[in-house]
Amino acid sequence: MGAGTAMAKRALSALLLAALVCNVAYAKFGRNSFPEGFIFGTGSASYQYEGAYKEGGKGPSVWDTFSHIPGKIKNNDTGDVADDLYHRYKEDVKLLKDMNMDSFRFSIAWTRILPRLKPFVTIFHWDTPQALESKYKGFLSENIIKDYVDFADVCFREFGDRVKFWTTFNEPWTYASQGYGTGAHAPGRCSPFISKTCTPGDSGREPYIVTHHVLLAHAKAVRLYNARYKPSQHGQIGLTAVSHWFVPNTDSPADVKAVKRSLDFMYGWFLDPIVHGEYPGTMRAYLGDRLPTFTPEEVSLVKGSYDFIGVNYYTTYSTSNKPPANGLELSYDGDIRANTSGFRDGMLVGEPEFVPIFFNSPKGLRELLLYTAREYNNPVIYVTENGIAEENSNRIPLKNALKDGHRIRFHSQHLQFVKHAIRNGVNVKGYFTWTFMDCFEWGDGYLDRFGLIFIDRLNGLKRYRKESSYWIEKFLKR
Ligand SMILES: N=C(Cc1ccccc1)N[C@@H]1O[C@H](CO[C@@H]2OC[C@@H](O)[C@H](O)[C@H]2O)[C@@H](O)[C@H](O)[C@H]1O
Repeated sequence: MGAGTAMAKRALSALLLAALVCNVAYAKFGRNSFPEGFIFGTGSASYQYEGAYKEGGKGPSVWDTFSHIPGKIKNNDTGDVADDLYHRYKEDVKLLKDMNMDSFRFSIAWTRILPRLKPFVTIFHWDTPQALESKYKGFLSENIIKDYVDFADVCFREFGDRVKFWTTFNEPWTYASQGYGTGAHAPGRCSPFISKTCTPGDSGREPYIVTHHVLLAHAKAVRLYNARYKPSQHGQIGLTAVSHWFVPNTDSPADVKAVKRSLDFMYGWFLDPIVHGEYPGTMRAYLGDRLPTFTPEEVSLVKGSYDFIGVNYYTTYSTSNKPPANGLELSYDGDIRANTSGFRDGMLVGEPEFVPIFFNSPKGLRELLLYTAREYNNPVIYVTENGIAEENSNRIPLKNALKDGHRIRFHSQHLQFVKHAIRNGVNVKGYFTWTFMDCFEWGDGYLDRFGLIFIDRLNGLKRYRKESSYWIEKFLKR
């Protein structure tokens, strides 16, 4: 045998051995690949799941009002029935158990004032009582702070013996930017130059006012929990922030600065105050008196108001500098002075998904987690949402709709990068898929299916397990 042949054979043997080792390692990738006590769960939210929108003494929320306005939601879908979790929760909790889930993330409907599973409870997931919206414009008024804390007090008192993980708010970024900047979410306010179909508001000021009241409400609820409930209930409390990961479109200083602005205006808007006691310098320098300020007493209240941070991640964007809009047409989105896209140098930053604004980039989750550890004193983190959707179409036969290999690959790859982040010292203590079952997806209505469980909306909301639900059951098996 010639030397070349022998070398080729040795190389092939090495490759085969490497492939075998990788396969064995991949096959073993599962719960035990993560630290003891790591919590695996899946998520939901009251308006997106419960239905029974007028039952049990529930009052209307701003999403009941908003979704009933023709044209606001695709196909004029509403959460009136949603997944009917309100009536079917026993069947649904069994599905969670069958998937070997440790935890179930859900929100308590403010207007509605829930076993083996660790409840991971969101106090506010966007469903402000319409009564408070009508009475004093909800989060635009500082009156909301007392009413929110009273609601949180009821939640702690009534459920704190069973709930040990609380998040005060889910994605206040979305509530403030989409509810008061673009007007695409309830309560649907924006400046007339943004859209003529919004309730007239001020996209350049209202998002900042709303966020300021959210942060003060959050901090006062945390102070209440720590003073009156934690000593006897021994739970933990935090806030869930959403952020995209951003990469500069070019290495120009202008694009690199646009990345930092994008992270500050989306993520630092909330994390800087609760970790450092102040809004990001990039926001303060640019917004002037449009950005509210914290008094010294409020700084001491807000700074450190968390035991953990919830992080929701969906996508990465390529980001480039954009000049400010003209002085009259001010908006939160315009203030960021950044263009985002799924392409960098003509290359995709992540695999395109059914949801056109999301690009599947698992690496982005690791980068966001590493960034959080570096910039925010390496806090305890729970990845409270991460997921991918496929189309809800009557043209897709049921047996094909249950074949969601893309979701198995999505969660497996993102979990690999969560594991990398942990190996690099990031304090990630849990991961929740978004979402448990296909549900009402805000502006998209029922067009997106993000669930591990398929909901047959044409046949009595019957539940069917997708392939990913069997994958995760096996992944989580002890
Ligand atoms: N949806 C968001 C934040 C957001 C809003 C507008 C555009 C991009 C991202 N965050 C989480 O995403 C989940 C998936 O959200 C979908 O994302 C794609 C949108 O087109 C769709 O309308 C939205 O429901 C929601 O169900 C959760 O309630 C929410 O906490």
